[in-house]
Amino acid sequence: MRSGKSHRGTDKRGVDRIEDPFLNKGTAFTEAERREWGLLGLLPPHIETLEEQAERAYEAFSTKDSPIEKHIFLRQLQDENETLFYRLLLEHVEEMMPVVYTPVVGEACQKFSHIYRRPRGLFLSYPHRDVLGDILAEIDRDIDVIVVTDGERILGLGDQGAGGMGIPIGKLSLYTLCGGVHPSRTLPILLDLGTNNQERLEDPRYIGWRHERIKGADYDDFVDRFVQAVKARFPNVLLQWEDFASVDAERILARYRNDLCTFNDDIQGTAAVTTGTILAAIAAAGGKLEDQRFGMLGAGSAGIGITGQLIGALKKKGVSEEDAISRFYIMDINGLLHDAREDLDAVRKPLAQKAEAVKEWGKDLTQAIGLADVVRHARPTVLVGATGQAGAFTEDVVREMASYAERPVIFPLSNPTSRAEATPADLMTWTDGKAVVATGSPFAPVVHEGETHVIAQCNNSYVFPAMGLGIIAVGARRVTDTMFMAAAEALMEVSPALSDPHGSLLPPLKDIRTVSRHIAVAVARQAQQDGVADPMTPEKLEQAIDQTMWTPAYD
Ligand SMILES: NC(=O)c1ccc[n+]([C@@H]2O[C@H](COP(=O)([O-])OP(=O)(O)OC[C@H]3O[C@@H](n4cnc5c(N)ncnc54)[C@H](O)[C@@H]3O)[C@@H](O)[C@H]2O)c1
Ligand SMILES: O=C(O)C[C@H](O)C(=O)O
Ligand SMILES: [Mn+2]
Repeated sequence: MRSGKSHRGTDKRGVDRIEDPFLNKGTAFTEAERREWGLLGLLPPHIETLEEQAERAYEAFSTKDSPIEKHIFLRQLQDENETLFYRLLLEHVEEMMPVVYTPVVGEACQKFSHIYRRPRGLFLSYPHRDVLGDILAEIDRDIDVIVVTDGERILGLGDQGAGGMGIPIGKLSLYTLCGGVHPSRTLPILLDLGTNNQERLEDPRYIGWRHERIKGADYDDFVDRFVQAVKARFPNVLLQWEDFASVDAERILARYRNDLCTFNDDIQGTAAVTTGTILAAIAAAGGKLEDQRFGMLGAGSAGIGITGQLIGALKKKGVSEEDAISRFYIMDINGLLHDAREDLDAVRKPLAQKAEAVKEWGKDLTQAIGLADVVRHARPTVLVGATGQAGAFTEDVVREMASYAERPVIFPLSNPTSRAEATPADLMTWTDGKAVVATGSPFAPVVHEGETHVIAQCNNSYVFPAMGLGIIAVGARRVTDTMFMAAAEALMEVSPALSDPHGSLLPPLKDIRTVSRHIAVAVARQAQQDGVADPMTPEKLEQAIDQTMWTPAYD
């Protein structure tokens, strides 16, 4: 087991103790602690429990009337008292997860420089490239998980520069909230290589390095310096890459995945949650994976990652690779991927449709072949959106799908809410309630002709905190594709829709800790089978997971 439960040991006194969010207990410091740590007089005399503190905090939270104000409030609480922050979040997970995470975190990234209060994590800026190792060496505690972004593709909101820091902070909050990773053992990092967002560059409040983005060999050199610095200071850390532009994301993953314990969440975490949810959707609709045809709108990190894992799932069912690939109709901004296209890279080319087959549709292959063509001719039964383009699933396309598919599986996965390819309410109307829907951002249930459809949130948040928990608990040295497959299958197993045809595809967020634990066990076991973690008995493994899971309470 890599992590312990304890805070870093410290003998901070007085105001220093109150200002340390890992040590602060606020009004819950006991009389004895107040005397021991020199806190008498610094705190009001009434001594409270954590529950009472959480009640007051909830009262204050409830007076904030906009989502961004609620976000600011919670972030401040996190900086003041981590235990209280997580206690409050655990009690109100369905209400508060969308505030600290998607979708409100998107707005927080856009406004980061305006709502900025105090630093958290590390800002590694290009001008400091020679001292990255020194910066990391200053960290005085052990770290189990780092989430890092360069801010270039923040959700579907594009380049947010240093404002992208909201994402690692939000993701790591979920490592603790959902996966129970101790908050003092997490570290958010922003690689500040500039921004090409003109609005940010011209904003006098912008807190990042005011420079156009560094690219090419200099970019790769910076990333390499960063990885070497991480390896030197935290050789066993789990390093999660998040919200990079897809070319960088894929290159970085390929370069470092066998070098340290690392994964890309947009490629691999997304693939696992989506594969698990699609498997559940197909099973719930009474179908088989082998009988589906897939329309993938968006061929970036998410679209390609999901396709890769679904191909893996088909191969596990005995379908050949070539046959599996032929069932995928992948589209990017320039239309359907087919092998007569000359703009496809080495990752996408092998996934392209045969131009010969597409020619039979009577299309001019020099023109973009769009979603409407694909739906008309290939008749996909599963449609996944990962474009960041609101409205990309049009009424015509969806009605057409409903004309041939008994239960069309339709997943508008783009975040935040404003970027979803379609709204669940529209999908239910257009398919007359037949669609099986999951979205990337949270949506309220849809009532269609008297029937309530709970909309599952197919978001990698069902997977990455559990991956972290499993990896940390058994000290996994690498992250394998089979560990993600184990996560997908474990997630499918707990889908309420398997036993209740009206049930949601995914368990409710209030059960997220139980779900994460279940997935973590499967991931950890797979790591052992893959030889990237030392073997232990099943009982020991579960024990290690339970010991790693921190529940917010004062020591
Ligand atoms: N639900 C989740 O867990 C989850 C996970 C990862 C990403 N996402 C979301 O998916 C979206 C894409 O993320 P990504 O990392 O793959 O981004 P990306 O930039 O790597 O890829 C976007 C892809 O969409 C294509 N595209 C853009 N406009 C299009 C259009 N009009 N028609 C067809 N294709 C179009 C691009 O060509 C590209 O292939 C984002 O909004 C992100 O928030 C959701
Ligand atoms: O951050 C999210 O909500 C999911 C995903 O990682 C994304 O980039 O959209
Ligand atoms: Mn992401």
